[in-house]
Amino acid sequence: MMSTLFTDRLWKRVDTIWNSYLDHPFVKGLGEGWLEKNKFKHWLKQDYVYLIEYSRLLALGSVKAKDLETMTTFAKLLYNTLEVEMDLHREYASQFGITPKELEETEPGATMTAYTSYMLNVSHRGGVEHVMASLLTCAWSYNFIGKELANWPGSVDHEFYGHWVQMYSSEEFTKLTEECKDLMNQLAEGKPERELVELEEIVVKTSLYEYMFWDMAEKEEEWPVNLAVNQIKSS
Ligand SMILES: Cc1ncc(C[n+]2csc(CCO)c2C)c(N)n1
Repeated sequence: MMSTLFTDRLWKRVDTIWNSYLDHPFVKGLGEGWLEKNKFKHWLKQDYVYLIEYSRLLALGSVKAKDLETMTTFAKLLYNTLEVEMDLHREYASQFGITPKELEETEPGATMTAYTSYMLNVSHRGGVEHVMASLLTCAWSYNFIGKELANWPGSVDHEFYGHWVQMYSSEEFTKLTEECKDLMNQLAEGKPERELVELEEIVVKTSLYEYMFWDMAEKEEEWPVNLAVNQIKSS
């Protein structure tokens, strides 16, 4: 009997959530080319600091890996994040007149902090399979979005957002995503149902965090600065 892949089971849980990203005004605007640049700039800055924390998670994956092959997969993903994906961000930032140093010094926002803290927490507490479950949604959902948007008329050739769509729908990135899915399936193999439920929960939670991240960018989320100032004054 051929058992179903763990990622097929995961897909059933995230299908509706991920499809809702495509209706979100930020993603829709990016794919259709009318997204306000300020909103994209907000995403870009928060995403840069997100990717720094994500890189720590990848390094942790290498630490917790039980074999060299798994260590190498995490190391490859780490290199890809720091050099390829973050280069896309640095390139877009230069078009806004933002230097790499300024990008790096972005003040972490509430949603970004909640999302990365969640991933780092479950990964520190768990094993290598928990690290992989935390990372999976990020790579896979962006590839899903990229490939969907690439089918929308004019998205790939858009003078500003085209590069974004090309990057996340690229063959190279699709291959990397498949490696992540393969590794998740390998790590889930033979695990008791109780543990699979735990891993599934992580993938669902990170999928909800992804939605919140799009929303954070759309709303250009800020910390309630005035409130903080007033509290200091009255104390
Ligand atoms: C909030 C947020 N979620 C996912 C990604 C996409 N992403 C993060 S790491 C990685 C794989 C290796 O580079 C990919 C595709 C992002 N940029 N921002």
